[in-house]
Amino acid sequence: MVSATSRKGRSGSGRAQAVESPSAAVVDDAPTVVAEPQPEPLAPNQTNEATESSSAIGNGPAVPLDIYPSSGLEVDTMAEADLKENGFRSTRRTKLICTIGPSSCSAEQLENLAIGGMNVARLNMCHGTHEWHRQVIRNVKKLNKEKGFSMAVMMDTEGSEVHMGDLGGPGKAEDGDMWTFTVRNSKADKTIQVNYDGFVDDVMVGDEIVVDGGMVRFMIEERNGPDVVARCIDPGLLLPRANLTFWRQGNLIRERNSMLPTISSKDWLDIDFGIAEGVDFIAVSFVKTPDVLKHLRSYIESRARDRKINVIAKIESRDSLKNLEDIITVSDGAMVARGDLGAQVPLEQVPSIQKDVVHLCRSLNKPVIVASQLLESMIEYPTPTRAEVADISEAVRQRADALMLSGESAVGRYPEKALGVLRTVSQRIERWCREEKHHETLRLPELSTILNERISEQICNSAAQMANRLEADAIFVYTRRGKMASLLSRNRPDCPIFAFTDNPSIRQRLNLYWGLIPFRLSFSEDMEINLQRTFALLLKRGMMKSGEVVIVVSDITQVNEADLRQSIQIRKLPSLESLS
Ligand SMILES: Nc1ncnc2c1ncn2[C@@H]1O[C@H](COP(=O)(O)OP(=O)(O)OP(=O)(O)O)[C@@H](O)[C@H]1O
Ligand SMILES: CC(=O)C(=O)O
Ligand SMILES: [K+]
Ligand SMILES: [Mg+2]
Repeated sequence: MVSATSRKGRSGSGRAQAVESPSAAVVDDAPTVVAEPQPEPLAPNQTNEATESSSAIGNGPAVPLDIYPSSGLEVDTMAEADLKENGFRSTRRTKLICTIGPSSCSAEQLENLAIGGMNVARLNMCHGTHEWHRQVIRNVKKLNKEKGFSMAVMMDTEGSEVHMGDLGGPGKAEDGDMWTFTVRNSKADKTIQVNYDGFVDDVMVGDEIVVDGGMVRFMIEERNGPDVVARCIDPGLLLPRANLTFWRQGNLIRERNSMLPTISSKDWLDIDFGIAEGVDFIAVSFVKTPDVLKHLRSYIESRARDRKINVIAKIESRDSLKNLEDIITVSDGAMVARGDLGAQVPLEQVPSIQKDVVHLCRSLNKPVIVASQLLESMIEYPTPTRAEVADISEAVRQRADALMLSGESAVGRYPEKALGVLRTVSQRIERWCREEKHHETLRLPELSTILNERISEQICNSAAQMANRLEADAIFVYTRRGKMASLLSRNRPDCPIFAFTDNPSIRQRLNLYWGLIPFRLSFSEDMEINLQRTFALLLKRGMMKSGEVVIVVSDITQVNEADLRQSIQIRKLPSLESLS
């Protein structure tokens, strides 16, 4: 068993730094159709194949600066036209999330990540002040508004994790050194403050204290009131706020925070902050039961009436594994948080848990994120290890919705390069899977027993199947709440899915789903008008060509349950002249 000997992966110890304050925004008229800028721009004479073969892992793409739509759909620069003409069939299906930290928080760094393909910016509330997080969120929103991106923001709660205090910088524990762990407020030498009062009662002489899942280990020699004295048996770096687990004879003795609330009082303040700042996702750390997610959801509904926030269940504790299906069912998505998970279960179990969670999420129609240590070595080095590339490939082959960078983008030396690796590897493996059918096939059970929902489901399953058989160029879905878009994504079709919605908040949240390219479009009640308009806009912007075949489904004409109007259309894009 490899338990608790692994690192959780806190290789950085950077502190939050000031973010540039946004200057006054000059915003153009809202465009009718806003496509997320595709992050794989090509030079005008490049073909897609040429780009793939010339883009070495780790090299960021060469980005023409005029790819941004400056005034809606009429932007028609050579670069943009070329990008869309050559690029859309091989668009990346796997979505990318970057944790933002000192290495990535300035407006310029965020813009570079946006260009590099970041779909979601993650903020870990374990670190930084509200003021710091506010600046990051505002910078992301400003980029979206001014430059046509549609990055979503995910807030990740601290949760009641047991962690050490701040030693005032990284400390080093040497072999055989005696250290005091205490619940007192102490700054004494070789003394570590523990944030969980109950820990002194939980442990016994002979137990082990494991820092960050194995970065450093101590053996307890003495208990003394509020203090526990322990000898270092595995030396290493003690990073600020590193997490702590307690082990007895190879077993986790106190499933970390099992007695503590999943959402602490500090978390509720952070959640209020997230609601006020308009985040798109809240990821809940150390979820143990479905109830906590239900509670959070009703809280969000009462506080953020006009804007929905999706709740993501982080699977990172033994408790979450016990209630996996119930937790995922009530969530809006899940994250396989391999860092903490690997500190709570034997490491050799993490890959199979990952696969199970990814498959379960897809069968329940919830987006799933694979997180932690995907490119750990790139915190310090500009190229990945072969093993890291293989790990990413496996997650892509499992067809997870999203991959996430943690320390690599938050405190690492090469955030853009790490993102570049995620992007190139995902694209390459996706193409290989498509061309040679190397992906895992999965039987998708029926989700609903309600007739109208069953119909939507069947329409999407059939549309995806038709698209594959007919080798359609794209699937179009017109959706108000995103439901049909998610059902199409669940099928993982061979062609990209263009999801048109009139709701900007839905558009942001669709960012997390595999294979969806979200667009904002104002809808007409008449589907034919919507279609003609979309065709014209896409043709004009050079995103599609006349003669390309699309499969069209929609849920926007459905007014109520009695009025059932569902169909699948197969359309060929007309010429632009015939539309005007
Ligand atoms: N806002 C921030 N300010 C400073 N450092 C940060 C910030 N966000 C992340 N970091 C650093 O990046 C490292 C990795 O980040 P991340 O937030 O993914 O940690 P994690 O331990 O995997 O997540 P979690 O705490 O949710 O388990 C952290 O150890 C921390 O040092
Ligand atoms: C991302 C996270 O929380 C973890 O891996 O533990
Ligand atoms: K967290
Ligand atoms: Mg965690």
